[in-house]
Amino acid sequence: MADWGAEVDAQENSLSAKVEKLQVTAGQSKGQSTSAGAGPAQASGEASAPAPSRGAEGGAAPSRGAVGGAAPSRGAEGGAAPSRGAVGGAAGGASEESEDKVSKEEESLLRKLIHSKLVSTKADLEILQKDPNSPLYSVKTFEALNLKPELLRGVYDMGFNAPSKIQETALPALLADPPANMIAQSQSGTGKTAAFVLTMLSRVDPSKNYPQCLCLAPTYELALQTGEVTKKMAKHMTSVRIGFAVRGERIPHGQKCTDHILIGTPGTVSDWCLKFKSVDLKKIVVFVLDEADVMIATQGHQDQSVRIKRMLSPSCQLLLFSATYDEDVMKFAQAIVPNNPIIIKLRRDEESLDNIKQYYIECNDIDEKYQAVSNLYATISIGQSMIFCATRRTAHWLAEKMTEDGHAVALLSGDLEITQRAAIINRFRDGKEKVLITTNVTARGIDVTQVTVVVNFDLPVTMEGKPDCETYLHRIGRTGRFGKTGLAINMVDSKRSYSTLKAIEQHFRKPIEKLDAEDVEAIEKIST
Ligand SMILES: Nc1ncnc2c1ncn2[C@@H]1O[C@H](COP(=O)(O)OP(=O)(O)OP(=O)(O)O)[C@@H](O)[C@H]1O
Repeated sequence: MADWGAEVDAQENSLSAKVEKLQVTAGQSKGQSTSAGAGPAQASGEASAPAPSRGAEGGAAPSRGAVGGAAPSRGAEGGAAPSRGAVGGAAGGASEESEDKVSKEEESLLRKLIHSKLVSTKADLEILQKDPNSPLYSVKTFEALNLKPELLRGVYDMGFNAPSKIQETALPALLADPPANMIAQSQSGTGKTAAFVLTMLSRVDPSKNYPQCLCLAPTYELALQTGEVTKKMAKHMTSVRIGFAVRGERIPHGQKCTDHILIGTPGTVSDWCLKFKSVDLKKIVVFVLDEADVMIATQGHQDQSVRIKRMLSPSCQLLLFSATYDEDVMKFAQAIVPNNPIIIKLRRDEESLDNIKQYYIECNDIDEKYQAVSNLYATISIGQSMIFCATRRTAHWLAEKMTEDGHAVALLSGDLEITQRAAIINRFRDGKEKVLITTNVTARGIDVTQVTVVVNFDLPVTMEGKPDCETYLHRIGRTGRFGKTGLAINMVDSKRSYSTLKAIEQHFRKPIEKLDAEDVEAIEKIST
């Protein structure tokens, strides 16, 4: 095994100059290759794929090497290891193989597809409310909200026994009279969609044949997802009509829309309301802007949303939801919901490395890295684990090798459709495979509570080739609620990746200890 550590420490000064030079070059080629090599799912947005729910709910067959160890594609060709250039380069950020870059829309949709349950959180709600005339209170049951009986049945049919943390406080205000305007931020999976869908359904009057509730979503797929939830909750409200103002849905010029609840993307909604005059915005009583943080990623969406909002009646209830809340979202939120909104924030539980034992293994090349992984899996009993690779090519290659060695491996990379990715994640979460090999497409997408070992086959670096500490934390870190201890193993195969490791170690001020992959006893010890 190499001793990169000693060598690098000795050469630090001259190396850092070289690294910097390399990073500039790497950054350029990386940028090019990434955009050129985007996977099919990256085309999501208004101009993309069909209804997303089918694949996820119907469990679309995960493609290629995902299930049962079917041979992953590329690495299969002759079974050759990805060239040193590819792997080393990827770790350094200079590979021709595209690293998977996930758009906000994709990330958001993936989360929606995999959150079949509420995400629990320990964080406290933060509430900002300026209007003292509408005191806030919270409810512990759905009964306490005096919902229409058929709506309450719909809520229970969905398996909701009690309001989620954000719903406890948001729902009474959302359903109050006079209606309150609200800006609510909490991470994906905490019950925002259910909250505003319930609000729309409780305010809609199906005897009036025109749209009364309007919900804007950033993409076609996200709009359909919200529509699915609305349909489910409205299961017993048989006279309520739910319509979609999305690409491909047409309304003849001059004809009035008779749906009661309209869910759509800003472009098509603008056309229907402002151009075709099919919807009278003055009659909308609830206006929802969902996924504000994703919406602002597209300037056109922002402008169209503001234009639509301006046409609403002053008494319309205005609601804005977002998974994150930074300055840009705040500015946009205030343009959409300007008058004394109740602002509810539920912080994400902090991720930390406190319960994680971190190690690194030095290797000379990708074959040694593979050997180290093999030794690890052969020596300690690993429940479920995730292995992160820098490129699709390495991930495919590794999946094939591990499958040949008899491991039940799932493979997840950006060349899969979003619904396939969701299906693979769901299978893994159900324990159908023990190892999930992935590129960066997963780093923020999932919390798999039962994963106890994470292997960085390649350390995370930014597009510029710099150490990516944030991604490292997302891969390895756990939120307080999981409590369990975990194990992180980092593969180091070059001076450069050793420098990355050291930078990450310094950043978090937590030691990453060296592990000899051939020392069985030492490996046994780390798992105890
Ligand atoms: N009160 C509840 N009880 C049980 N499950 C709930 C409740 N509210 C929502 N859920 C479920 O929890 C999951 C996440 O809820 P929801 O989609 O509303 O969250 P969200 O914050 O809008 O997240 P995202 O933006 O990713 O959709 C869904 O599967 C939903 O059906």
